[in-house]
Amino acid sequence: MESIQNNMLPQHLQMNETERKLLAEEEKKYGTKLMEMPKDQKYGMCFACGEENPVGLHLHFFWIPNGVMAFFTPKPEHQSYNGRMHGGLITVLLDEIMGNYLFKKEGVPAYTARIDLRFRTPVQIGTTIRCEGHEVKRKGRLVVMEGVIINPDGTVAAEATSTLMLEK
Ligand SMILES: CCCCCCCCCCCCCC(=O)SCCNC(=O)CCNC(=O)[C@H](O)C(C)(C)COP(=O)(O)OP(=O)(O)OC[C@H]1O[C@@H](n2cnc3c(N)ncnc32)[C@H](O)[C@@H]1OP(=O)(O)O
Repeated sequence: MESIQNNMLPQHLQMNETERKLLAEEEKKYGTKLMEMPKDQKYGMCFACGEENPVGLHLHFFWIPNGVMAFFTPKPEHQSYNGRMHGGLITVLLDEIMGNYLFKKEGVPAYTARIDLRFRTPVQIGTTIRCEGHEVKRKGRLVVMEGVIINPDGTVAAEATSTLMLEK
């Protein structure tokens, strides 16, 4: 399912070869094909996932049991200190993975009201990182989510807890 969709996309929107290989490994681990979350035309300019945003990150999200997963390979334009991914963009990845999951699950926008984030180890430019998000608890329209970014060597690059408000 994913590979057909991926191949149909223009090159700049496609997942790269490493990301596809890692996705296949995750599918093997879960013992099933992982479904990609459909894009939403209404939000085509979203910086993190929108296909129409020329400077966007063009993320692809996949449902995993009780959560969501995405891969990202930072390019030279995503760095802060030489060779190191910018922390603000790491925050974007975590914010997006948690918010997008809720948006898709609930069918209404989820606005980040708070995000607490810990940068644990650097993300190197050109490496492929795995981002995951899971729901922790909810009270009314307020939902607490957790997100994590894992480096290729298995170390945690960053982790976050966020509180999101679902639209009425
Ligand atoms: C593949 C998919 C494609 C589609 C992709 C689409 C894009 C998806 C992208 C998604 C990813 C990107 C996502 C983004 O980046 S969203 C963009 C960044 N975030 C925002 O812009 C949000 C800005 N803030 C607001 O709009 C409002 O403050 C919100 C809506 C959050 C609440 O305003 P509202 O007017 O409704 O409520 P209130 O302020 O009167 O508060 C009411 C009560 O709620 C409780 N409460 C409130 N906050 C917190 C808190 N932090 N912790 C604990 N409790 C909290 C508290 O009890 C409070 O009462 P009090 O104690 O104050 O009396």
